[in-house]
Amino acid sequence: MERELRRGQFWERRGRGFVGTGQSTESERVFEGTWGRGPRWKSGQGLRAENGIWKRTMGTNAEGATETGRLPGLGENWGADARRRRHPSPGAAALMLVLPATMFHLLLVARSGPARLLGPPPYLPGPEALWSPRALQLVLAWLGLQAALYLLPARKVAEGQELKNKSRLRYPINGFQALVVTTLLVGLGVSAGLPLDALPEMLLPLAFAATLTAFVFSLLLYLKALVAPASALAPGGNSGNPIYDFFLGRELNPRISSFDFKYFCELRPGLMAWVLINLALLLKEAELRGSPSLAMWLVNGFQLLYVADALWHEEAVLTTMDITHDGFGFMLAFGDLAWVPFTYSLQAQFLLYHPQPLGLPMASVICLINAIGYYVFRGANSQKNTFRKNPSDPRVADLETIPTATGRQLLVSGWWGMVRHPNYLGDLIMALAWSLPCGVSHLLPYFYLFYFTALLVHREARDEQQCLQKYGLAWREYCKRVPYRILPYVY
Ligand SMILES: NC(=O)C1=CN([C@@H]2O[C@H](COP(=O)(O)OP(=O)(O)OC[C@H]3O[C@@H](n4cnc5c(N)ncnc54)[C@H](OP(=O)(O)O)[C@@H]3O)[C@@H](O)[C@H]2O)C=CC1
Ligand SMILES: CC(C)CCC[C@@H](C)[C@H]1CC=C2C3=C(CC[C@@]21C)[C@@]1(C)CC[C@H](O)C[C@@H]1CC3
Repeated sequence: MERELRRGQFWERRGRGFVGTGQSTESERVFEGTWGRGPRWKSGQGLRAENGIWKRTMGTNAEGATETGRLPGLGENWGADARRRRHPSPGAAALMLVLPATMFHLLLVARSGPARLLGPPPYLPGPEALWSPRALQLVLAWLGLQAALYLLPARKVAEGQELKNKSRLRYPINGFQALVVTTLLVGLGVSAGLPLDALPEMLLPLAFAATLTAFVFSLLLYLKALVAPASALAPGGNSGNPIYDFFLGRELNPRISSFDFKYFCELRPGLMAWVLINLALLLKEAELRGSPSLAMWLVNGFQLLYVADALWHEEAVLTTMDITHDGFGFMLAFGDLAWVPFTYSLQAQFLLYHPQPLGLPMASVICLINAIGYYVFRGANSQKNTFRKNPSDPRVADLETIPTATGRQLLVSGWWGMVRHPNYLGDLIMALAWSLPCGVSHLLPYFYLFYFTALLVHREARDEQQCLQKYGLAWREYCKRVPYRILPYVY
């Protein structure tokens, strides 16, 4: 009898067609989108994923004697990734233009009188407004400083997730330390006369220099990946289409010795530059108007809290899909080095050129919204991290769970029983609180909220797909028990 495993079900050949004969067990991965292209098995044979490598099971006995090695043509994430390999998205090329263009549009519009998000930019900057050797020097000096701080002795060295070859990489946990040292250095610099308030006038050339740096850096990463072993490549980003692969990134964890480029870029230069730009805008406002406005204080305070929290919990980034699944290419390099500092600081940019009155009662309400968002965001992230580290930890031991065939469990009560991504919900509530100090007269300061909603909805869908592949039926059960993704009773 001929059997196929497709869409999480076994199908048997009956006459000229196939008939579903039941759900696959959890030890087999659920395939999506492979209809009509999957390999076929004789009775008693199947397919099983072990540590990300597909193996053919040669018998039906409980031990399931497995053939070692890859099945020809099948790698990790076979299905979704295979589809992408065949049809590399033209969206990659478009995004490579749209993302930088959007960033420059926002920078130009934020300082224009009407500050219209959807209107045309006030002017198109010429090369002299974009290119400045001094800006490039500053960007490179900043990267150099952060790289030096990365190399300082760390309070802890953490191990990453297990790789395809069963090894684990080691990462220094000293991001918060880098933030403290950077703050001290900037403080010393400002008191010694460093003209930080000149930064707002340089945002355009700085953003251009950061984009150029990200582009050259991604090119070097692409070349480096050409000589990397196959085991070092990311599941996506290796389609054979150079534009697509350049955009997504080919190598999973590009490193020189112990210096991990992706891990370094994820949380340090970009997030800290965001805080520095915010501070420069606050100082500039103090210079222009005598003192920083309450709205500017709130935006600076909220976003500093967010960045300090991310660096304090730096280890958590090691389990994110950016680190465990995505290659390091233009998307992440540009996102980390240019997009984050220059667009995430949009509210502070807007406030410098469009001061907004903000009374204490409204400010208190906004602080409360940010506090609620942070409470949900931190509560959910910490609950999952604690549970993943030690499921018997007294803080999470009482929570209800669903077992999965991988040996891991899924939380189904507490924060993760409310919606499937409570941490995204908290993050979005905070995003709202960051925009509210800018008033409601303009759409521009709400750009982050719109963009971030789109980013998280897309991220949630990708994570969902990966969890379905990882946990199979247990994930389906979780989705049944917790039907809403991000916003209870809505989405
Ligand atoms: N400001 C910004 O630009 C951005 C911020 N973020 C924030 O970063 C944080 C991390 O986000 P992200 O990396 O996307 O993903 P998550 O931290 O939400 O991690 C998702 C993973 O958590 C595990 N998981 C899911 N459900 C459960 C459950 N019920 N019980 C136990 N484990 C579960 C699964 O991994 P496994 O089972 O393998 O552990 C899943 O793959 C979020 O707070 C997000 O808001 C993210 C992107 C951009
Ligand atoms: C491709 C886009 C245009 C931009 C993507 C930028 C992102 C890679 C980073 C922006 C802020 C981030 C934060 C984290 C990871 C990097 C990104 C996503 C954390 C999720 C890491 C885990 C922490 O618990 C919270 C962090 C918040 C910010």
